[in-house]
Amino acid sequence: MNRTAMRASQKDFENSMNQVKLLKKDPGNEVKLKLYALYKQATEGPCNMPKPGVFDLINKAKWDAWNALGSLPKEAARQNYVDLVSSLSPSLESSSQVEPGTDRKSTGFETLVVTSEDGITKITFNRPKKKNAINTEMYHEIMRALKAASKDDSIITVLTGNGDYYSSGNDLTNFTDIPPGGVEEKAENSAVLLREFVGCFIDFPKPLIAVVNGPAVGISVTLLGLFDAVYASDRATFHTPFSHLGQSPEGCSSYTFPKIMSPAKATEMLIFGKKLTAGEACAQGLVTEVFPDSTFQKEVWTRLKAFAKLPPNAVRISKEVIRKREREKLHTVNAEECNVLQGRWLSDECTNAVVNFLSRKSKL
Ligand SMILES: CCCCC/C=C/C(=O)SCCNC(=O)CCNC(=O)[C@H](O)C(C)(C)COP(=O)(O)OP(=O)(O)OC[C@H]1O[C@@H](n2cnc3c(N)ncnc32)[C@H](O)[C@@H]1OP(=O)(O)O
Repeated sequence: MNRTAMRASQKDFENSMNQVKLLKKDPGNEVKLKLYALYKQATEGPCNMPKPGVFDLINKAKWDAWNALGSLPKEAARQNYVDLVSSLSPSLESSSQVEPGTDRKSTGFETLVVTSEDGITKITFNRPKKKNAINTEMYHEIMRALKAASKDDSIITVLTGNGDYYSSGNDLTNFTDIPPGGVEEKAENSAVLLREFVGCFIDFPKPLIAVVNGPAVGISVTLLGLFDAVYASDRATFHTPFSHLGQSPEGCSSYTFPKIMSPAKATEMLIFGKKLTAGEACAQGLVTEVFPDSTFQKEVWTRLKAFAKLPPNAVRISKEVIRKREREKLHTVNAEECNVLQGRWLSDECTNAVVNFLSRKSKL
């Protein structure tokens, strides 16, 4: 049916808004800006906001897109929004047809490589050109890979990174992907995603091992407090610059880090952003053992293969006994941290830090 010949009803418009939320494949910034502009035009009419300052890159791009629609009538904007979403539907259909957890052997993942052999499921972050920064797709894929690993016949599950980094943490361009409901909706969606993501680590039923091949930043560090063992190359560093980014700790680190390393050492990392070497992280209990980079892979994998020969039921039951007492507390901490972060993401301190990184004015 030729949709452009029709007038989109309010119901069509609302359906399209819901479809956008279900898109798993990122349609790209240009399309997202167009969607934003059409949504604003359809609901509020021509651009009525003061023009943002030149350094307010994200809001300026949004303002430009909305303003470019001039005096397009609300009904036409609504129709154009519905047509644009419908043109994106092939990616919607194909992504929703993917059966979660059916494809663990290196296929079905855009941002990970997942393999399973010798009793070990290995999940490798695979965005080496971006230092394995975790974008929205990767959050979803890691959750999918963990859920599949929890049910497969492996004994242990390993997370590691491809390239020179373990992971540079949250992909800061995630913050530019603003839904029609604006920054508040973005912050809320991100808090929901983060809570679900960290929840997968809290509930993971088998021993979870990190093989930290290089520097780790932000959430890739905080999550380590939920792992059962952490092996690190002597090239690895551990950095949680939350205050510098106008943010606050996540991954249950506000609870696990003070317990693991003492409250004062946790303060140095989580509040003051002190970067630890692998040796320092090991001395403070965050890392289990450090290996010279030249022999790291060989030594660690020899050890892990031996672990994976242990009787599966005993291993799984022991993990449950250890985690059981803490699980409820960890979920409470996770919920609180996400709640606090939701507010932080709306702060000027956070916005300025992200804009400075994206406009190449700052790096860690
Ligand atoms: C929704 C849940 C939210 C959960 C909350 C999580 C919070 C966190 O994880 S906070 C930590 C966030 N991470 C950062 O702030 C790191 C930012 N990155 C850097 O400071 C640097 O890139 C670096 C120190 C990690 C590496 O520097 P360098 O060796 O000089 O390499 P490049 O900067 O040239 O990086 C290559 C390439 O990768 C892009 N990139 C690296 N990290 C990120 C990142 N975290 N987010 C987005 N993009 C990242 C970098 O921009 C370069 O891209 P191109 O210029 O396009 O090549």
